[in-house]
Amino acid sequence: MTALDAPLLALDKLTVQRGETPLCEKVALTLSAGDICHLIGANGTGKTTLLMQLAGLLPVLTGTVRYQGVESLPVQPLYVSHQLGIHPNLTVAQNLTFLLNLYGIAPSSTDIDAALTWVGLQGFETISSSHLSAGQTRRITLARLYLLTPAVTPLWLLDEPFTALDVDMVARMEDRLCDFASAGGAILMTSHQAVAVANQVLDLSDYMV
Ligand SMILES: Nc1ncnc2c1ncn2[C@@H]1O[C@H](COP(=O)(O)OP(=O)(O)OP(=O)(O)O)[C@@H](O)[C@H]1O
Repeated sequence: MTALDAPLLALDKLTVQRGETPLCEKVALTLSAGDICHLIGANGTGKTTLLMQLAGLLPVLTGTVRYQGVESLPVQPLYVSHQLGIHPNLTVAQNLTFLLNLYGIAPSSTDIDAALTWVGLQGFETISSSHLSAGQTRRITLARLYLLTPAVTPLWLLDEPFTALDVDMVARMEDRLCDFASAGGAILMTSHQAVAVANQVLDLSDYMV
């Protein structure tokens, strides 16, 4: 199997672990292009911890993680934390530009306008981000999903992306997740609400220590 044929993400006997404390053991998962996996489990099971391990923000001490067949990050996965990472002193457009720069994209003003329109923030470009509601602030972090493609970030790791969104925006997000998966990406995402577009479920409760 070549790296191109390999799954985008393959977990084998992975221990989900924060510091010295193992939370879940022998976690297995395979995600190929087109897969959308809903990561579930009770509060504190380790869902965020697992996403952070896969994003390279916490170490993998036991088990293996392969991205496109190799045990290192060949291409940066997109990690959208539920801690938003929005700088209150920057404008909406500046925050979005910064979030895209992290993935090597320098968006044009047309790109920024299109992404902000997609999340319903048209006209907010020059507004200070500190003046936005919780849902509007979350929409800045999600606007980058409009511009990122599988060629840039083939794997999306999304931590509670639907939090604080209204019904219309959740529907728009689900459409975008499907489009991204259809274009060859794979998604692992947490949500405490149903994810109608998921074709897989990983329940971490089944792996608790
Ligand atoms: N910064 C931290 N330092 C140490 N332990 C932490 C930290 N954050 C979380 N934990 C612990 O790690 C465990 C797993 O937390 P994690 O956030 O991964 O759970 P979760 O499944 O995402 O929960 P939730 O559904 O509430 O978001 C919990 O027992 C928590 O107390």
